[in-house]
Amino acid sequence: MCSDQASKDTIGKAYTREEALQLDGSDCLRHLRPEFIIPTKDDLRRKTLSSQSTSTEFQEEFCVYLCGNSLGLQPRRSAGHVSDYMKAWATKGVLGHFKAHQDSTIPPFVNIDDVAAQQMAPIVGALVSEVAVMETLSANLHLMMASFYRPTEKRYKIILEGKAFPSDHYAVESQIRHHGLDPERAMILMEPLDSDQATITTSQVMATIDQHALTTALILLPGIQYYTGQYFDIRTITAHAHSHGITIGWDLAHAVGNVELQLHDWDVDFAVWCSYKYLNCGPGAIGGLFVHDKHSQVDREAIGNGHEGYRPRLSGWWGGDKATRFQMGSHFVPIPGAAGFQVGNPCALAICPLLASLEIFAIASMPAVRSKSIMMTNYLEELLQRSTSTATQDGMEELYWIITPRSTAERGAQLSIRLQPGLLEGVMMELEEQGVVVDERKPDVVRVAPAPLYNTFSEVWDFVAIFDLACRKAKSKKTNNSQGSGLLGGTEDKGWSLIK
Ligand SMILES: Cc1ncc(COP(=O)(O)O)c(C=O)c1O
Ligand SMILES: Nc1ccccc1C(=O)C[C@H](N)C(=O)O
Repeated sequence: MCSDQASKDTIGKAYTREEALQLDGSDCLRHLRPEFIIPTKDDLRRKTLSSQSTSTEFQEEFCVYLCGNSLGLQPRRSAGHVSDYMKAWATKGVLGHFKAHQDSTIPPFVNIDDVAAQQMAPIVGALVSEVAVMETLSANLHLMMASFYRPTEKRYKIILEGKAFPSDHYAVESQIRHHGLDPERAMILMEPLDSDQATITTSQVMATIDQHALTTALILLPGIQYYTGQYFDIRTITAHAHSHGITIGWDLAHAVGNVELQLHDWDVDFAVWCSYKYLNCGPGAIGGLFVHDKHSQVDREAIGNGHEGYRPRLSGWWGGDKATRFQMGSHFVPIPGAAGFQVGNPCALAICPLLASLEIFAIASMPAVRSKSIMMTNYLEELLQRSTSTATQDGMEELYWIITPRSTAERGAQLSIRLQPGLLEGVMMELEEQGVVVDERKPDVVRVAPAPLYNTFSEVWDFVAIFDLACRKAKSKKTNNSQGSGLLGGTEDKGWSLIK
């Protein structure tokens, strides 16, 4: 089952677990699941890292991990890459910087960032010269704003969402203060227009841009919003910003490795991302940035003639021309392209898991990843919807609803599910008990993200079965607590509506 069959009809009819298993059988990325280490339920339960128990009760049963939007699972091959790095460092010392080794999976340390950028470029739809693998998302955001946020008396505002990921909010606020400006005046925060809606429409973004067109210096938006899972229309919004002469940057933390990006063709000015979510590179893994080629040219002649010759930035030696980097001069000439925005020597160790992960993406290809992702998330949506509509037909209350946009073009892998107030804690406890890993956002949202490289349709099926029951349990417990024991609110015994 590949891209051409990715219709809601095909998967929408797979209501039984057997049918979910059939979907797994025809999944054209199924050969990649063994590339990943999937924790077992026993792994999650015990208090040690290695198994000490002789019981086999849970050892072989995989957990249902639908949390790749927060931290992706570990590719098996990343340990080999890290081990090769350790060996190269141990056996070659400083020579490891410059020499390649036939039996190693990793390039010489001094080039490792370039190799990573080459492999990263197709994931974000960029020219190789437009990508640098470096630092963390938040640090890169600061570096990008140092270069692209150049407020003037007339144009000084930054437009962002009111509920941006906190790090983005802090970064913007501190940049504004850094320029001696007042965030109260300079930060334009967009909130959803309708209080029932969690998302911000493209037309609202465009209207906000229009409203502040003459005074805005920069727009910063998420490719995919971390809380709602909304996928913004990057191309349209970027073009609209440019029509007013405004620079626009994108936080792609939740978009990279999730949806097919075309940053170069969409004419994005800059973008930043982290690599620990859909890119599966481990906690706090090295981040990345994109700078459109049009912003990173270097005019060598101009540099010597009293002009800058390149876009201003916060510079360090790793962003400097490679040919002269080790001459230890004090005359900075940047590498043309995104690499010229690097500051210090990137951590080669941190790049090893990225190389390992990108090998898997190269085998899979982004179009295939996205195609399966659309199918899985549609399937998740369909099962959740069917389960709530069956429940309401049976006279039960709706206990949860999806706040992520319904159109596949407006979302990635993640669905955010809002629970009736007061259910979250009970639901999360039950999910943990059952070996299901998803992510909660208090007070009442559960984020669920099937990752196409390692998740299966049957895991999605299992999740919905367990989740639906968990919601009903939490509801009846809450009702019991408020009404005294013995009143189950009519929900306890009905179980999950899809289990036939
Ligand atoms: C949307 C978004 N922006 C920024 C961050 C922060 O990234 P980092 O801590 O890697 O700088 C995250 C995740 O932590 C995120 O989801
Ligand atoms: N870096 C982390 C460290 C600890 C716990 C969560 C994170 C996350 O990445 C959260 C993620 N950005 C999110 O969208 O929720």
